[in-house]
Amino acid sequence: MREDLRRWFASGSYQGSRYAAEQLAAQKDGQKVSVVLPAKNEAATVGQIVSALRTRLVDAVPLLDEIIVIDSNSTDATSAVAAAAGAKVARQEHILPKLGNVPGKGEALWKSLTVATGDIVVFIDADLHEFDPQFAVGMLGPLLSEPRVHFVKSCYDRPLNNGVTVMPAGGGRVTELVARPLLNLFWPELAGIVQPLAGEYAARRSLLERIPFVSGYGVEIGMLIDVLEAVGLEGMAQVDLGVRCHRNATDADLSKMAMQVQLTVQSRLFRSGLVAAAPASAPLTQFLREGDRFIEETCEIEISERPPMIEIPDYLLTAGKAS
Ligand SMILES: O=c1ccn([C@@H]2O[C@H](COP(=O)(O)OP(=O)(O)O)[C@@H](O)[C@H]2O)c(=O)[nH]1
Ligand SMILES: O=C(O)[C@@H](COP(=O)(O)O)O[C@H]1O[C@H](CO)[C@@H](O)[C@H](O)[C@H]1O
Repeated sequence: MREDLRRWFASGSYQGSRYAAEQLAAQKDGQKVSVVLPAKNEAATVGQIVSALRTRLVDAVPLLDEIIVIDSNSTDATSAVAAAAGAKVARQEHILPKLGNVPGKGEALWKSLTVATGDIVVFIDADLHEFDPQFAVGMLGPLLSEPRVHFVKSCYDRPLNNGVTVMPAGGGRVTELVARPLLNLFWPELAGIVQPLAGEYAARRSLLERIPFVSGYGVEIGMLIDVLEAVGLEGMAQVDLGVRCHRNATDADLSKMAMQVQLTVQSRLFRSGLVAAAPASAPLTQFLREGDRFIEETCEIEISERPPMIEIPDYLLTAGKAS
């Protein structure tokens, strides 16, 4: 790593376990904190996550002001389970309906900015297992202690459950095989980010409302590149949260995710004038073994993004930001 990155890696990396909820609650200084969980068919796990956050960080210690679940076109009982656990629930298609309902995680996160009222927003995936509410405390630590920090990315060990056994490492497959090489090649300033695609991160609203949100799984890598451009490495931090277990998708599904990540990278390289524009969509052909032959399966991988929320009139009105 370059010497300047080593310096950032030393000064911009924090230990999540060093922060105490009680101490941070006393440091809020009038700032409101929202936790947002994007959830597509997460009835099996969203309730435990919401309950743990509410019990520990709302009821016991007033660190969080609201816990929001964005139901992202679920077909299971995600909304009911989340509401029963005490979350405020909003269905993605009901938010800014005039702007349509683009499928994808990034759309859920972007739309959450009109539901969340916090000055600081913490994003946590809803498929986590063995969730510890200290995750939220750790991410809030640098934001409530260091005014220069506007964006905090989590990092952790990533076990991999292959359906037979849980290995202590091996998770973060798209991170290791796609995101990390591309970031090192084209955005070496981000080479010190341990988990660039981590689904847990927190940021000041003043930053989140001024950057675009890629609508699908490209949201994390797009946001990392856009945040670097907006606040520089000195405005970014990462926090070690220990171990993170989540539902591990199949390689076939991660291949689709990887293509969204690569199309997002191409869109940012195009913005820098380095490559041709990324297509709005591209075919991905995959193969399934069926007896003595392979069956071809082709799907269209689409990439779209939403503009900075600050450009949306309805947001300006509801957030009291209309000039
Ligand atoms: O269209 C979508 C796809 C995913 N998600 C949520 O985004 C998080 C991360 O998605 P997923 O677990 O599929 O990605 P992975 O962590 O396996 O890479 C989870 O809480 C999903 O429920 C969502 O809200 N809308
Ligand atoms: O980091 C990764 O490689 C992928 C897949 O993780 P696993 O190989 O299933 O542990 O998971 C992340 O990437 C997605 C795309 O950015 C995020 O949306 C997920 O929150 C994150 O878990």
